[in-house]
Amino acid sequence: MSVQTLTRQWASASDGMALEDPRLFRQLAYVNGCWVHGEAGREEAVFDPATGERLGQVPWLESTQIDTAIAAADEAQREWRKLRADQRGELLDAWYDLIRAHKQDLAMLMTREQGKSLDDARGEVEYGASFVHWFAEEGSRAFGETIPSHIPNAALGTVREPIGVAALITPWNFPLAMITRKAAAALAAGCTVLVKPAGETPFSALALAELAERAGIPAGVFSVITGEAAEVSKQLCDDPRVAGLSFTGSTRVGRLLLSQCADSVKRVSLELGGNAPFIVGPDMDPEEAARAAVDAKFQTSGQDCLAANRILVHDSLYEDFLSHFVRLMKQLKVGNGLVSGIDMGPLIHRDAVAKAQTIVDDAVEQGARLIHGDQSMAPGPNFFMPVLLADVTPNMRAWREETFSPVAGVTAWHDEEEVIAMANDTEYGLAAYVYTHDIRRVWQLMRGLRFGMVSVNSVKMTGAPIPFGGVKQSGLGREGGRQGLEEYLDIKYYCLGGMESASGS
Ligand SMILES: NC(=O)c1ccc[n+]([C@@H]2O[C@H](COP(=O)([O-])OP(=O)(O)OC[C@H]3O[C@@H](n4cnc5c(N)ncnc54)[C@H](O)[C@@H]3O)[C@@H](O)[C@H]2O)c1
Ligand SMILES: N[C@@H](CC=O)C(=O)O
Repeated sequence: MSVQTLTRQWASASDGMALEDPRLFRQLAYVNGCWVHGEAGREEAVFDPATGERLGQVPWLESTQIDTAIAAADEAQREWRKLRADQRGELLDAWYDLIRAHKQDLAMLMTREQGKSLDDARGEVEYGASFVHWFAEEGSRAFGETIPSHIPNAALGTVREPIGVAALITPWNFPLAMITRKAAAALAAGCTVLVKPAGETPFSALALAELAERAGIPAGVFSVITGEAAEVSKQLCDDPRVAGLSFTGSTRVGRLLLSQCADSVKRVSLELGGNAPFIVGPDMDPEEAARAAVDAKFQTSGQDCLAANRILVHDSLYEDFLSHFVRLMKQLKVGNGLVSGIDMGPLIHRDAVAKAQTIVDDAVEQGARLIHGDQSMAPGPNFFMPVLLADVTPNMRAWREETFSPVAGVTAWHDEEEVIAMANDTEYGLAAYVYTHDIRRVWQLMRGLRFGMVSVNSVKMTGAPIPFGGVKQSGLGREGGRQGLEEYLDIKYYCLGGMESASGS
């Protein structure tokens, strides 16, 4: 099916997105249980990156409206924190059931606003839902501890308490899962949340709000604020009623928000950019390694914080690896994510395409070999065909920056000390991949790599039970796993004096 046919097929999208349940397509913000317009009439249009079609718009809330949202979250938190963890868990599980029941519609909204293939979007809905289910149960494990007392006749211990209102600011590349990974943990812990989705992809967030309302999550507990990004974020960071900020996005914006949270000394959790090395050892079958590297590079068209950004291949199999890689990448189907069989959708917008091209040009000018990548084949202005660059070096942007595009850069290495130094030669430290079956080398690389996550012989590494997060300038804190709950809990120490039966022991 051509892009033109698809554009016609979806011409009525703004009349309701052609969803089974049209009420999931919301074009208003959701504050304190109400769907609201912006008081000053400011709006932001949302476009389908595959076709350029305008899908709809969302309001920009004004400062007074954001203030109302914060006040409502603060008020709602007083009751929400009093619920037992299993009561909050029941509401989260009702939300989980609804998210899964509406998987197809949520995937359709996501493909239309983000561009990823429908299969990938369905996968993200399942992935996003899994956090809700996982934290629905994990909330019951917010354990405190008893402390053997050093004070005579005192009983000492800790209890865990929700931090309060949490602001959640999320990116466009995973418009649903990046919200649920934060919100489910926060809500399970007893916090209320204010979600600020990316302007490019607000509809997934608003559909989640509609389902949260249907699940019975009380007004003020889960709100979605749409608005001008810098304004909304600054107000959330400045306001002392907001106890915590959890941000996923670029390192550039993460640094800014961290500084904005300083005055009110918030709990800050940052999931920032990555520049993942993908290391292939000399014992690997080059075809098996190339297959894994293609998977790790091109998912979500390379717009993934976990995307393999620097592929480091042992020199003994370098050329073989490149020929398998190029053969496999040529098989990737690029097009509108609504068409079945598509592997790679568009990039999010024209600027991302321009950035990808400048990264390729910079590498070629500095001596990289352009082995494959013909942009004249791109099916539309927001598409970027996969590119393979060989002999990438540390001075090139393809090495230093998170390309966030389907540009694969490959470099040869010879010994392990060298490849560890090469892999660590970045300000980022989110995830790294290691492909080798030599157990000694696995251990040496796993321990030597300065990354928050190391995946050995597996492209898939994420999921609800794992502590997702980075070191260095890839972030602070962890999401998912029992550690994900900690981000939304304070430790309260208690000392009960005059308890004679407790003794000092
Ligand atoms: N570590 C992770 O878990 C993870 C996951 C997904 C994406 N990411 C990272 O996110 C980045 C891509 O996402 P993006 O382009 O949406 O990031 P971004 O930093 O541009 O935007 C993220 C969020 O911040 C808001 N924002 C943008 N500019 C702002 C400003 N000046 N002030 C306040 N808020 C602002 C955006 O509206 C959006 O909601 C990549 O670097 C990627 O690696 C990281
Ligand atoms: N793929 C990541 C999101 C990063 O962009 C994840 O699994 O959470």
